[in-house]
Amino acid sequence: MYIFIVNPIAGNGGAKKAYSKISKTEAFKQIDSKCFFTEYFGHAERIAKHLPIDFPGIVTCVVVIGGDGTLHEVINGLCKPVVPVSFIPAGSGNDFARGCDIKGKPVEIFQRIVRQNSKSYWLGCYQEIGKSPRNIVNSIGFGFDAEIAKAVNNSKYKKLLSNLHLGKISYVIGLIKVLFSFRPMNLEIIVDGKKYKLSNCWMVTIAQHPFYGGGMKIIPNATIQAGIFPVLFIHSISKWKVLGVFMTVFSGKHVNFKEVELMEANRLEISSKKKIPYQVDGQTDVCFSCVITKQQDAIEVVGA
Ligand SMILES: Nc1ncnc2c1ncn2[C@@H]1O[C@H](COP(=O)(O)OP(=O)(O)OP(=O)(O)O)[C@@H](O)[C@H]1O
Repeated sequence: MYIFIVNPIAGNGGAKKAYSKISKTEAFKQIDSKCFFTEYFGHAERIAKHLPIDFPGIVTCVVVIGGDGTLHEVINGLCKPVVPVSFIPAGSGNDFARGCDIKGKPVEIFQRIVRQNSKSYWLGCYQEIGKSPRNIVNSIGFGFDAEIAKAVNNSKYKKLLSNLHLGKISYVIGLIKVLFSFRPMNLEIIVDGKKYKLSNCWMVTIAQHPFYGGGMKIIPNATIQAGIFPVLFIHSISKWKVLGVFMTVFSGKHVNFKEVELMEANRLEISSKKKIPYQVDGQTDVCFSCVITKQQDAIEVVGA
């Protein structure tokens, strides 16, 4: 059985329209399926958590139609996904689809899903002290990018610009707003057992593939792989140069700035005496300390 989890408000109703088109195709009529429409924040995670109980051993694939936020919830609800997962992008960012090479119109992607074209994908994992570990689908970022994500998520312009298919502009507006209020952080980082003190740090970002924030190539060489993840640091930089970094991030040329550093890790621990804002797959929170690792076992992504 194919399980569809659709966020009806993602992409201002685009996800609902996509499901409606898919449900009228011949291929859809040939399969056994059940569709859930999400009703509130966290609902997709709850639905996914109940699937093994409600449909034991009969799920062929879980198809998410929505944005990266809904996919993040479903992957976390499935916990350690043993059933194949698919994503039909209909949100404002859609970075997972870019990173995983899921191309085409919703009906075309659905046709690839029923043909069972699949690809291996390795999730990241993050854990705050005293909390349960959770999955990272696309990226986790500490500092400046988290504050931008928070400003954009809370704004009225996100919806408006997403309506006009100008979602990328939301992040530019968010960036300019946050640039003048952001205070760089003093952090302690432990990368594979080696300790670093980072002062004046703007951001630390870990990505599973190059894309975030609606198509920015934050870590251009990030590859889908087991065990290892790339880390990007931006520190000791002037506000004006930060603007320069973000003006070049869509082409991936920002990595040429001397204040932008890249490394690879198996395990990274980040901590600070002050609260660190962070974003994971576009959803924001704060922490004092967090450990990031990467899974060794792959999940299967269908439709890529
Ligand atoms: N019916 C609903 N009403 C309000 N919020 C919902 C509903 N269903 C899901 N959500 C929440 O909406 C948030 C955003 O959804 P999603 O990421 O799918 O779309 P988006 O914001 O348009 O896309 P993107 O994340 O790619 O920018 C998710 O965190 C999800 O929990």
